[in-house]
Amino acid sequence: MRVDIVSIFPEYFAPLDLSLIGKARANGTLRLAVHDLRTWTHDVHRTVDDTPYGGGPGMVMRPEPWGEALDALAPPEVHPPRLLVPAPTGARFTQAMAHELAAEPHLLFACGRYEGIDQRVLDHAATRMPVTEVSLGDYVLFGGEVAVLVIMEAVTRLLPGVLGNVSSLDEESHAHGLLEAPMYTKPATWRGLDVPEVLRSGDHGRIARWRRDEALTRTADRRPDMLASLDPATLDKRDLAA
Ligand SMILES: Nc1cc(-c2ccc3cc[nH]c3c2)n[nH]1
Repeated sequence: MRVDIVSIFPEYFAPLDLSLIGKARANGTLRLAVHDLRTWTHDVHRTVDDTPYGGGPGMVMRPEPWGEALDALAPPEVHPPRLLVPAPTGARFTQAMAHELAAEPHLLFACGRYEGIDQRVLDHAATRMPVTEVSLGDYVLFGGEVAVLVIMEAVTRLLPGVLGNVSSLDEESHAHGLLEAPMYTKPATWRGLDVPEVLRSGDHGRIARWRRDEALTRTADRRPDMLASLDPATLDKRDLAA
């Protein structure tokens, strides 16, 4: 997978040199390039923002540098990337979207700052590539960079070969539309608290049933919205009895 990120704060993405994402870049699974939007400015002050038409607080990111950046990183003659623009107005980022993005050959992230990017940048880009505005949640950040770090982590861990133990993808929260069951490791007793006996029973059928019941209970208690949107086909009669 190829990923290009455009930002006025390219140094924000230093963490993408670390850990498993760093390894994915080193072995070629992930080809990541971070670009400074000011590369595509031509004035002495390298200006990227201006006052908003119609008035209002703050500044808006000018269309010209963005247009030139997207032209350079998504040239018309090459298969277009999927343009992702973090914004509070975007579609909620979910594990399902992470899987969708992990299947894309080329992602192009546009990190806004100030009050956002001139709308014509997105409108013009949409004439020649898929454009998705994406939100991490109902809260407001200073800009898109943190959202891109989150999305990059969620997507990269789904790429083949990145996670050593792929089976950990099977049971994690949101993998089957449920929160995962509680996890334990040694010692069997810690500060007077015991690991549930079933997990030490060696009975894999009982363990699987216990974990499923715990996942259903936790999801019902903490995220009833997830339970409401669960595909009924994924529930068996024992679940319904739980
Ligand atoms: N979920 C979420 C996204 C954002 C966001 C994304 C880009 C910009 C640019 C300027 N402010 C921004 C805020 N806040 N919250």
